[in-house]
Parts: sequence; structure tokens; C-alpha cells
Amino acid sequence: MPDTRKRSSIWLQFKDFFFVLVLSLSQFRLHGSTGLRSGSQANFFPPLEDAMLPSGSFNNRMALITGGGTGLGRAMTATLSQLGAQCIIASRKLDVLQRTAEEISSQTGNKVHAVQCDVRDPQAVSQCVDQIEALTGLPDVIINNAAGNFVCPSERLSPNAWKTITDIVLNGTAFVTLELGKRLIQNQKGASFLAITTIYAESGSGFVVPSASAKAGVEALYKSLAAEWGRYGHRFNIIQPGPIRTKGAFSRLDPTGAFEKAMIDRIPTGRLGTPAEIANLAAYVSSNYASWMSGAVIRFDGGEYVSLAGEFNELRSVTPDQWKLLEAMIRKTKGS
Ligand SMILES: CCC/C=C/C=C/C(=O)SCCNC(=O)CCNC(=O)[C@H](O)C(C)(C)COP(=O)(O)OP(=O)(O)OC[C@H]1O[C@@H](n2cnc3c(N)ncnc32)[C@H](O)[C@@H]1OP(=O)(O)O
Ligand SMILES: NC(=O)C1=CN([C@@H]2O[C@H](COP(=O)(O)OP(=O)(O)OC[C@H]3O[C@@H](n4cnc5c(N)ncnc54)[C@H](OP(=O)(O)O)[C@@H]3O)[C@@H](O)[C@H]2O)C=CC1
Repeated sequence: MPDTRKRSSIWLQFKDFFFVLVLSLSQFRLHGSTGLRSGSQANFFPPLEDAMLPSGSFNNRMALITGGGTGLGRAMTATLSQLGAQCIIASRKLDVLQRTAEEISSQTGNKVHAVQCDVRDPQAVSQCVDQIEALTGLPDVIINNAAGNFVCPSERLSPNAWKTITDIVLNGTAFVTLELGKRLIQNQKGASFLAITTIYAESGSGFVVPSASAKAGVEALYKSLAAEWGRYGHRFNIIQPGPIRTKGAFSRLDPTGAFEKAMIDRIPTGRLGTPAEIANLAAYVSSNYASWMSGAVIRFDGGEYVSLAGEFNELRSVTPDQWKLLEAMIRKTKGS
């Protein structure tokens, strides 16, 4: 390589390194020594971590949670198990599932089964449901939580990148829902289906376009089936979480940690959600306390969506002194 090209390539690598270093340092500074970030108003909205429903609410009930080995799915499994459910967690990584299953069942005393399944493959889904039928019988509660995602400018997406995300999120949810739905109908058994989408399923979002498209599809699927399959005893609901720090999500959506402060700044409750909070909501929606709830879309985001949407919300940063000036200017205006 000629010297000038070598020098410019080294400079480019240095620039990349410097960019990541600055982002990482800013993250360190923002996290402070506690590792937690929040706005001052977060003190008004402390997260409660204990299970909300009465103990035994899920006694004699079977719950399938896809992606239940990690993150939010794991928290939902822990809560349902604590409330008496026998849980089945399913995803690709059997070792992760088995570890989670053992940890949760040793805490709650209720059995948690681990079943390997790639939801993109309809045959694997059908075999997984065979396994579930043999282990516990058909479930009463189905939570479609498994997902794949990463931030990426759309012009950099390969066809396979698009297919991978939409296969996991939309096709995977459809395969699991249809396979279980058909068997439940055949057995004349009712069930609660819950899909975990996200707030941008409604608005769309740049840089996560396959995820936004697939999550919007999941919402259409669940709203449609809520209308069609009530006659078989099936309820379909949707939770749209805002940002909740999990390794799976944040390592792919905010790899340097630089965007977390911006998220918190625009969340009116001044903090991220916690896995235990969403687990309580998922448990309520899946329980018989919510037996009249179907076709619902529940946004659970500390107010982030409305905060992003309102044209004038940035005026929050105007100080009282600045308001005095602004008001005087506005009042001085006469006519149009
Ligand atoms: C903050 C509020 C809103 C938040 C919403 C959050 C929503 C979420 O869904 S968070 C959940 C995040 N969790 C996960 O994503 C867990 C599972 N993810 C994965 O396993 C992987 O990340 C992946 C989704 C990529 C699937 O893994 P798999 O091994 O099946 O695929 P690969 O063979 O690695 O990749 C498939 C094609 O995608 C391309 N690709 C992968 N990563 C990227 C990237 N960062 N940027 C661009 N393209 C990527 C990869 O190159 C493959 O394409 P090709 O090279 O053409 O074959
Ligand atoms: N955390 C957040 O801020 C938000 C999360 N969400 C949603 O919450 C849900 C959980 O996300 P979170 O816990 O944060 O992230 P995780 O990455 O921890 O969870 C995703 C899960 O999906 C499983 N999974 C991925 N691909 C497949 C596949 N092909 N077949 C079966 N299982 C699969 C993974 O297990 P394995 O690798 O073993 O297959 C993993 O357990 C997702 O639906 C996500 O879209 C929505 C909004 C915000």
C-alpha cells in the first residue's frame, strides 16, 4: 500500500476508535458511580418490583413464553412462576433456557420447562408444540416475546438482514400463534395470547425499519384474531414497551450507551422501565382478572411516545424567566 493510503487508513481507524472512546466516556460520566441514570422527576415514580397479583393467581395454569430465557421474557416467566404457573420457555439457545429454568424453579418451587425452538421454522414450532403437549398439555397463557433487532441505516440492510428480523418477529409470532391456536380450537380450550411489540410499531421508526414493519404486522395479526377467535375462547392483547434496559436490546440498539440519556430526557417519568414492571403488566393481562380484555393495545413507556409526538414539548426547557419574556412578546402582538 502506498504511504499516503496507509496513513489515511490508520487515521480512519484512529477516528473510529476515538469516536467510540468519546461515546464510552460520556456513558461512564452519565452512569456515575451507581450505574443508574435518571431524571430528577424519577423520584416521583419509583418502580415496584414485587408481584402485584395475589399469590396463586396462576395455580394449575400452563404458560408458554417465547424468548423466556433472557431479558423481559425471563422476568415474565419469573413472575408467572411465582404466581403458581407451570412455565415453558422456548428459544434457540437450550443452555441459556435450561439455566434460567433451573434458577427460576429453584426460587419459586414451580416447574419451568426449557424447550429449544427457532420460531422462524414452522416445522420446529410444530415439534415444539408436540413437546409442550407431552410435557404439560396445551398452555392457557401464550406470550409471544421472542424478537430480533439491531439499529442499521436502511440503505445498509441486506435482503437476508430484512428477512431475518421479519422472520423472527412477524412470521415467528404467526407460526407460534397459529399452531397453538389450531390445536386449542381442536381441543375446545380457551387461552390468553399476548404479543410484546413496541411503541414505534404505531409510528414507524428510522434505523429499525424491519423491526418496525414486523411489529406493526404483529399488531394487525393480534387485533384481527381478537375479532375472529373470541368465539373459541381466545383473547389477544398487545403490550408496547418503551425502553427497558436488557442486554439483548441495548447491546443492539445503543451499543455505546450514548443514546440512553436522550431517551431518559424525553421520558416524562424520568427513567427507563424495569423488567419487573412489565412482568406485572403481562401477568395481569394474561390472568383471569383481565378476562374481559381482548384486542387491547397497551402502551407502557413512562410517557415517552406522547413526549416524542407533541410539537411543543421541547418548551419544557424554557425557564420561568424566559417565559416572562416570551409571554410579554406574545401579549404585545396585536392583530394578524
Ligand atoms: C428503545 C425502545 C424500543 C425498543 C425496541 C426493542 C425491540 C427489540 O426487538 S429488542 C430485542 C433485541 N434482541 C435480539 O435481537 C436478540 C436476538 N438477536 C439475534 O440473534 C441477532 O442479533 C440477529 C437478529 C441478527 C439474528 O441472529 P442470526 O444468527 O440468525 O443472524 P445473522 O446470521 O447473524 O444475521 C442475519 C443477517 O443480518 C445481518 N446483520 C446482522 N447484524 C447486523 C447489523 N448489526 N447490521 C446490519 N446487518 C446485520 C447479517 O449480516 C446477515 O445478513 P447477510 O450478511 O446478508 O447474510
Ligand atoms: N428491552 C426493551 O427496551 C424493549 C424490548 N421490547 C421487546 O421485548 C421483547 C423482549 O426483548 P428483550 O428482553 O429486551 O431482549 P432479549 O434479546 O433478551 O430477548 C429476545 C429473546 O428472543 C429470543 N429469540 C431471538 N430469536 C429467536 C428465534 N429465532 N427463535 C426463538 N427465540 C428467539 C432470544 O433467545 P435465543 O437467543 O435463545 O433464541 C431472546 O431470549 C422483544 O419482543 C422486544 O422486541 C420492546 C420494546 C422495548
